[in-house]
Amino acid sequence: MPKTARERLAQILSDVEADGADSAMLRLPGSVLALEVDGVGPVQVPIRAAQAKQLMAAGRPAGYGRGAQTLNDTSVRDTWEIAPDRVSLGGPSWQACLDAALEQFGEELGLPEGTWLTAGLHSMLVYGKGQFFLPHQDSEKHAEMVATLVVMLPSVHTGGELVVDDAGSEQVYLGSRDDLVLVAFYADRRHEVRPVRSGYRVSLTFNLLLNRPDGTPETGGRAAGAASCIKEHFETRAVSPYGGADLGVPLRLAFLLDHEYTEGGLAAGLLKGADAHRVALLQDAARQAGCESMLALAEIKETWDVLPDEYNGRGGWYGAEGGYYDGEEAPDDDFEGGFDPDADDSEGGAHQLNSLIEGEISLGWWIGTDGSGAETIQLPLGDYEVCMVTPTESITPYETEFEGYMGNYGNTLDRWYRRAAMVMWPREKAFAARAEAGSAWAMQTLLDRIDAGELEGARADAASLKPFWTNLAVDVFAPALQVAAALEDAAMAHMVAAPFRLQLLTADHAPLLAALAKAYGDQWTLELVGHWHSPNRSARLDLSSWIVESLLPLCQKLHQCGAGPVSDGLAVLAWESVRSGLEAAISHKHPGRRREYLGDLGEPLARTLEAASGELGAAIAEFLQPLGGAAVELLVPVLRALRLPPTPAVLAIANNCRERLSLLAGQPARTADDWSIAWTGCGCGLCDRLAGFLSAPTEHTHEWPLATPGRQHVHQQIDASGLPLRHATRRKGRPYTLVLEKTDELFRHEDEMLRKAQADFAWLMETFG
Ligand SMILES: O=C(O)CCC(=O)C(=O)O
Ligand SMILES: [Fe+2]
Repeated sequence: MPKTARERLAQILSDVEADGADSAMLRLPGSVLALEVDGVGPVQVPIRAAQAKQLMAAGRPAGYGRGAQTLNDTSVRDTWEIAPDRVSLGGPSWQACLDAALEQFGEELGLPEGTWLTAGLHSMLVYGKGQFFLPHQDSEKHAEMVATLVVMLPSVHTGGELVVDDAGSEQVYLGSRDDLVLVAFYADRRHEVRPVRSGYRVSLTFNLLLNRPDGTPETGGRAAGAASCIKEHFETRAVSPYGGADLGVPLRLAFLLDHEYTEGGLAAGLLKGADAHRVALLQDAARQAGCESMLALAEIKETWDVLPDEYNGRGGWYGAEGGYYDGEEAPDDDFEGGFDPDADDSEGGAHQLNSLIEGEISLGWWIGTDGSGAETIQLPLGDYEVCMVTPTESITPYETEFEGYMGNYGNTLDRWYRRAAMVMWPREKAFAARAEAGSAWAMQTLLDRIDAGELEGARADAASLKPFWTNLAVDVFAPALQVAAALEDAAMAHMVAAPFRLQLLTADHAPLLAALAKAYGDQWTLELVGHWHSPNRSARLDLSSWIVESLLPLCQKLHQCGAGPVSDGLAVLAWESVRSGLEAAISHKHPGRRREYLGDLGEPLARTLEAASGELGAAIAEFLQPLGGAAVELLVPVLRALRLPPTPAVLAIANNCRERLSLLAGQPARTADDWSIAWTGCGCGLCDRLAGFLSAPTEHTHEWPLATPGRQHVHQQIDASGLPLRHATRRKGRPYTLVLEKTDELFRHEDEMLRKAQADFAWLMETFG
């Protein structure tokens, strides 16, 4: 099969070598560095035991960063640390030697032409026998931090190797008795310090920052070849690998990078290793192909079929799926949230991948290559839009979950990765390409065009949203409403404003809703709101928490904005939602559950009454009037949840409630010998017999020989109605006997209800008179 444009592009990019490694080492004579530590004085090399002990005494146990926290856990990191402000580095030739070393590291790590490194001391570390630091990544404390430099000071020791994961293979670096051993590695490389077996190991760590002049590196003639692949990609219709459906011409192309980045570190000038060269070349090529580009962070999930356990070879980074960050807090929670020091080894590295079942890639954040326009987005990518040199499975996942045997799939393993990407699209399709990512930028662009008087152009752009304008995130809600109001086209405005959920609507949106009502009418606006209430037309969402939190302030603000009819419409919608909850709750047979469900409706109904117009309030009061005795279980919670001065409707409800409560509170208590329970079942003969036993005031127990199906029915009826009845089966004879016994709960419960009714009645009289 001929190669696709994407595959040829990946081929061109794979030839762009970082011509560099991920880590590099060089040695300097111990004598070039004169070192002094506050409270210890000058440090003599090689460092001997007595001085190492002084240094330990001057330090404190080192922590490691996880999220925003710095943790101390000696099973992860066990070493002594001295803060950099207590360490001075000198010696006549130290700075010159360090500068020369950094220049050499820059070349060996393959940093772009014209850039240079500078080093900032991060800490001094002292390891005694048995001390170590488990595999981890260093947190990138500054956007410019691309690498770490470790300087191992001369001392006699064994163990304490610094092991760096260099593109999948381990590089092991040892300290020396007489020399300074300098090791530099990209900051996203996992590394560890193995336990010291004898003697003392002392090291200095530095953050290496990348400095660059303005202007981009030279990319050479390859850019033209890459540009023609990009053009071809955007001109060739994609075909689904499953069933061959025509997917149309791709709207974008995402090239996945090899290193990991934080939001702060993802900038064209700060890329690591081969990424820097490839992105420079791609930027050049994209320009030549008439494309716009952005840098993005991608989340990838892969589901693999893995070989059964007996095939397991332990591959990869010696099973270390968990990771830690050293030092102080890390810049970005999200970036490292997934590293789980508790990750069980058996979850991860030990499984041998067989075949990929499914892969999902989506972009969650992006930024312009010029550093502008950073925003959170939500953009799933199809395989036909993605291209890479390094396959994802050869990268270390940040989380792994072994599913075990999944029936049709054998053993499956889920792996999650974070990668960065450069995304591009044809310049003339920029609006759609960015809008599809759920970009608030796209909405702002439309508003700017409308403000500039380009209403026609803005409408054409807005129309292009239609195929993918669904299920949008909260960030886009307000801007979309603003655009909708400005379009002056009712159908298009509906399309732009439709794909949201009612739960997002708060008092802040009242002015926008009022503007929509002014532009397109109250009816149109209420239809839109109705659409938000049932985005998928089938399942209506439970509105209770929205009613409790947002309805009243929203309605009040709508009135202030002159949109009273919209407010009234929202209150009607809220009432419809409460009413359907009410109808479901009141028909519940189990009195305990019915009371609970009705009680839960108290607050939503109170807020609805407060938001309701006089007319709706009257209708609600009227609806509640004829409800049976159970109404009290709703009315009391409603009245107790009210906060505004009572309206006529509220007073009518209070009256209704008072009448019912006075009846309940005035009832005589059950006499001690009255065991009658009023109940009706499903109407079958068994239920009738049960009802007969229940209603008899003197019958306390009942023995009932009954075959299995009948017993089951009776058990179910008793449980569903929450009857105060013990019901057990005596497994003797044929058929078995159902033994029923009324319990004291009958008296206790009624007594409790009576006292509650009396307390509620007193409260009501005091509050409403
Ligand atoms: O002590 C060392 O060699 C390195 C320690 C380290 O990895 C760190 O501090 O992050
Ligand atoms: Fe480290």
